[in-house]
Amino acid sequence: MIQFDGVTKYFAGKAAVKNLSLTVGKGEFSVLLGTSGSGKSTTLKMINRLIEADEGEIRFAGEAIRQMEARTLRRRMGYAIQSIGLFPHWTVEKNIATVPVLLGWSKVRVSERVEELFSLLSLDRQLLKRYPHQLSGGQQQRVGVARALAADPEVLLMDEPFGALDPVTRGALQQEMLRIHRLSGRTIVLVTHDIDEALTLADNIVLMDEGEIVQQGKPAELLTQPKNEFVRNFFGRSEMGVRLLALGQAGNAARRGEWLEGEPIAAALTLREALSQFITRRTDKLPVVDDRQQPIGVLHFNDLLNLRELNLREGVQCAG
Ligand SMILES: Nc1ncnc2c1ncn2[C@@H]1O[C@H](COP(=O)(O)OP(=O)(O)OP(=O)(O)O)[C@@H](O)[C@H]1O
Repeated sequence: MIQFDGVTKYFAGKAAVKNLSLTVGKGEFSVLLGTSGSGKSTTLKMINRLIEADEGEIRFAGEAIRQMEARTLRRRMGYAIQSIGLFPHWTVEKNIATVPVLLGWSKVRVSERVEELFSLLSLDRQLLKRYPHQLSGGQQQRVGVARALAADPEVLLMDEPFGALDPVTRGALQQEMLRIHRLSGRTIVLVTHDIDEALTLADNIVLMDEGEIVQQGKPAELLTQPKNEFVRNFFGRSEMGVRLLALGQAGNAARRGEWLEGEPIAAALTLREALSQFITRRTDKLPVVDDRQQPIGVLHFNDLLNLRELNLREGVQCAG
């Protein structure tokens, strides 16, 4: 869907992005991760030509973006940023409708789409006529995401979209993004420096340092097969284990066909959260139920120690 081929960008003679080659597959949730100044935002902004590459080529759906009109290109891509960038003198409704109106959609179609996005992002209809300053930070972020999604863009570009939020709102919005991604199958490229956010959201993590890609792959690959010391240190040696656990779910790791009386845990709980339950309840076995409270099986503490290849989407395979 998006291809970088030997792309370099200089600022004042210094390369912010160096000879970068990268492919973002259609429908993939890719996360650009790295320390401050590693070139993540520059990479993202080159995709919609907010920043022009100096060398190399970027292609979108097979076509060189240099050959495309920047405005046309941007209308095919939603863009959401940390500072949100809502128009302060426009109502929420008008803000969300910006691109559909530019595209000449009919009034009925625009208002239907706004309704749809409100329900997708769990926003209260009362907010439609309000102005951005009359919303909480979390509501503003949701409206920012709704605006980026409004014209059903082929690609969604997000630059630290949840950066300024408290951990609870941030977690809720991350779950919304996963749901939207599952429902819409859109290609998403998100920039963050938050390791846990990247591990939660990404199909594909692109870890950058000093304008270059150090390693890219599935979250579990970066954790279990770090390419070098930088990757190992970046993910924090001491926290590697619990981060790996955060990729698995209790429902996938539970032993089927077993049952146990007692307060069950939900199948959707991550293994990291389950670990916490094992410790606070001082037990080594926990019954697991699905979202209809039906028994699934029993999660064994020992199985957490024997986890092999973990994968958030495909479930967890336990050894033994
Ligand atoms: N407009 C600009 N003019 C000059 N230098 C810039 C400009 N934009 C970025 N840079 C420099 O390019 C490098 C990469 O910046 P970039 O914003 O891409 O990094 P980042 O990984 O997104 O960082 P952060 O997480 O802090 O946003 C940095 O050294 C930065 O100072």
